[in-house]
Amino acid sequence: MEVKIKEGITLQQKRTVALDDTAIKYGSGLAEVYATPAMISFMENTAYRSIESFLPEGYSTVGISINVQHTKATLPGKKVDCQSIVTKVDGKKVFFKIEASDEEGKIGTADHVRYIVNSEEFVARLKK
Ligand SMILES: CC(C)(COP(=O)(O)OP(=O)(O)OC[C@H]1O[C@@H](n2cnc3c(N)ncnc32)[C@H](O)[C@@H]1OP(=O)(O)O)[C@@H](O)C(=O)NCCC(=O)NCCS
Repeated sequence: MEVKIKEGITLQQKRTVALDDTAIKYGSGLAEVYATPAMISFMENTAYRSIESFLPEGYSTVGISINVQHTKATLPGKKVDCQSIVTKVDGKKVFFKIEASDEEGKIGTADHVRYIVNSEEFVARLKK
């Protein structure tokens, strides 16, 4: 399996914070503000999508680690954007830096690692 993923691959995605994205809905807190797990999901989705088209047919990535800082609260209805960049590729491990911002500035950062797997084998191994 040839890995064509290179340092510098980047993706930016935008979305609006919905009521379903709030801490009270996620059960991660009492406040009606953008939930940390919602931000992490957006970060992972951005990193994941940024490299899918560089993988051979039948391969994908799974998240194996994320170290995240959530530094500012965001109200529902506000726009958030997220940008990921590949910083290193080491065998099957792909390393990312990720930053999320709302309309006023940075709200979070993350160091994230994804692992390249054969999609069918990954699930089949679990069912043995
Ligand atoms: C990815 C995964 C299949 C790798 O397992 P494996 O094929 O048995 O491979 P290994 O356990 O030998 O790990 C391979 C490498 O990844 C590293 N690694 C695996 N999990 C890791 C983690 N959580 N954090 C850091 N490194 C990790 C190992 O240290 C090893 O590094 P090395 O090659 O430098 O020695 C396994 O870690 C896994 O299933 N993780 C859960 C992924 C997941 O379900 N994510 C949610 C869905 S997206």
